[in-house]
Amino acid sequence: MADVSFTRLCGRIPSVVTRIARMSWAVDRAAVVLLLICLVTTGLAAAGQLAATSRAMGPLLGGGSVQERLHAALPALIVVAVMAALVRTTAALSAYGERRITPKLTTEADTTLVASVCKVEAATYHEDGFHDRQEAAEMGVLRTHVMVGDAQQLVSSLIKLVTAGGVLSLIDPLLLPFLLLAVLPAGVGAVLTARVDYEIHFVNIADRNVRGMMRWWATSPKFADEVRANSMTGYLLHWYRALSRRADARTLAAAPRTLRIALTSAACGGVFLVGTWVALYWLAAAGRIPLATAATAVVAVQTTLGALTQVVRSAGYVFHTSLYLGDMADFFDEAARRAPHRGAQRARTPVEEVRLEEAVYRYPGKERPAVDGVSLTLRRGQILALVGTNGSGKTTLTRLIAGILLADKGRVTWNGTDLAETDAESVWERTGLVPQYFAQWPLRLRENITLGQPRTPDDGPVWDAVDAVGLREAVEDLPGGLDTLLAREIFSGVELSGGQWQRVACARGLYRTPDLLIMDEPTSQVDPQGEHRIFETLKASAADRITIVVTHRLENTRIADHIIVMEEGRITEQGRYDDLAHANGTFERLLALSQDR
Ligand SMILES: Nc1ncnc2c1ncn2[C@@H]1O[C@H](COP(=O)(O)OP(=O)(O)OP(=O)(O)O)[C@@H](O)[C@H]1O
Repeated sequence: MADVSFTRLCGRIPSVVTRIARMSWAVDRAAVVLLLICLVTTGLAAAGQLAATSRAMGPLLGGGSVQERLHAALPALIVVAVMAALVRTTAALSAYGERRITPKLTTEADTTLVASVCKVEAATYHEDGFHDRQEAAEMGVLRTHVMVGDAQQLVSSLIKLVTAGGVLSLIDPLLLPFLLLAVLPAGVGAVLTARVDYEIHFVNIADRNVRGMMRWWATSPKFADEVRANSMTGYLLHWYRALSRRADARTLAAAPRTLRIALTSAACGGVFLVGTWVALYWLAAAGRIPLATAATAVVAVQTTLGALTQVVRSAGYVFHTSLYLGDMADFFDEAARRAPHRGAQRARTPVEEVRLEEAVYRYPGKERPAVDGVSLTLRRGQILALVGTNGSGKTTLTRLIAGILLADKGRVTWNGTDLAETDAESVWERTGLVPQYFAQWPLRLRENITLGQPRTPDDGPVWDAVDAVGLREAVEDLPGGLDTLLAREIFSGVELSGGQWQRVACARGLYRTPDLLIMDEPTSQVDPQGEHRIFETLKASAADRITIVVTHRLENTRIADHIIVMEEGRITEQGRYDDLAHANGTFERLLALSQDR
């Protein structure tokens, strides 16, 4: 949470305005120049308006008939009208400039956020608080919608303030401090209220995060059947409401504080404002200033007051924004620190050998390592099957082998080079991973297979991947073939069955023709025919790569050259199917259980 002490708050406004200006300059220089011209013009026009008002007051309040007085004041009144028109025009142009900058700025911030999250080391996701900090940064992105407008309002009202305040000081130096005192309490009030809002926002982040996830799971069509048929709706709504109410309770608890701040600042401001009007009355009544000057002072007081109020309000908004921008900047810094910095050397291809030497990995917050001292050598052309009970560390081991996670102790090497010192992208260029929980991208079928690979000139390799998983017939039945949009929620999109989706995920892995292919429960939803086809493909293409299959269907491990049985993060048995099936160990026991129906 950002430091929100009062002096720091006031001190950070100039730096935030400068930062917003710098960010705006980076996305649209022409619009920033337009805004600057508008700001200067607004200041000059406001000064001209007041000077002309002052010149008009003399004849208007002087002697002669109404026509004579109006006639004498006419040139000055025309200047007042022209200046007012200029102020309005610059306001319109400023709004145009701001509308040009804001969408680009928001897109820039939003894209940076997505890129930052996508690029961090995967281990960062498993750390406590990372998602909450990401959520706080999201708020910074949202604030980019308003920050240019707020900063521009602040600077423009400051310019108006200086102009009108200057005129007022010329009339009587006493009036300006009075006015400042009238508005200052509102400024303090705005900053204190922003601080309360930010504190509430901060304590509600975790609940909002959970609520957002709950909302997605509860309303996504993907889980609609499960929610309904398991009568979860009532409970989900109850939980969703409870989370919302908890957040509301914190907001409501702070309401009396904000009310106290608002009332106190309004009362203090009111006292000083009355003082200003009394001072002006006294100056005119005592004959210290002529009536025409007093009339100009009334206009100047109104203008200054308007500008001051705007300054205070905009400063409050800018300050509020600065808190969220601070969180966003902190998150970007953290993400940059947590991006892979593994070393510049690239993975040497083709990958002939992957070796693990006493590799250990423990997830943050866990007492026991998920992988605990595993040593293993895999060679090109080999198929390795990983089996074991749930939670025994199979998926984590594949993450270490693919360099998604780096070992806490020990080493994982590709062709003798430690993955901890190898450029991560060069490793993943040669990897294909079909995870247990695969993504169902709301894209065309073709992109669902080719995503992550450069485009090929024709669809030949895509059809090869489709054939490899036995999906051709189903694809030909789709209304647009490979062009079919796989998202029922989107116009003209269609939905695949669970098994078809899993075949698409397998096709995606095979299409990459990787040096290392990892398939984690690749056929758990696929029918026996499809499963047979996929395992035949794995066997046929095994010579060109290292293949790893994680499976609970032990019959599938017959295709493996080597089987590893894992228990509590360690390898407890290894060998070929025929050896392990009669070794009187865990494999034989699990095999017997799978056949005992
Ligand atoms: N993201 C994570 N954060 C913390 N702990 C995790 C995480 N992922 C896995 N674990 C823990 O690590 C251990 C090994 O999990 P892993 O997913 O590697 O097992 P697995 O053998 O693949 O299990 P399954 O057969 O159920 O897929 C488990 O105790 C699990 O709770």
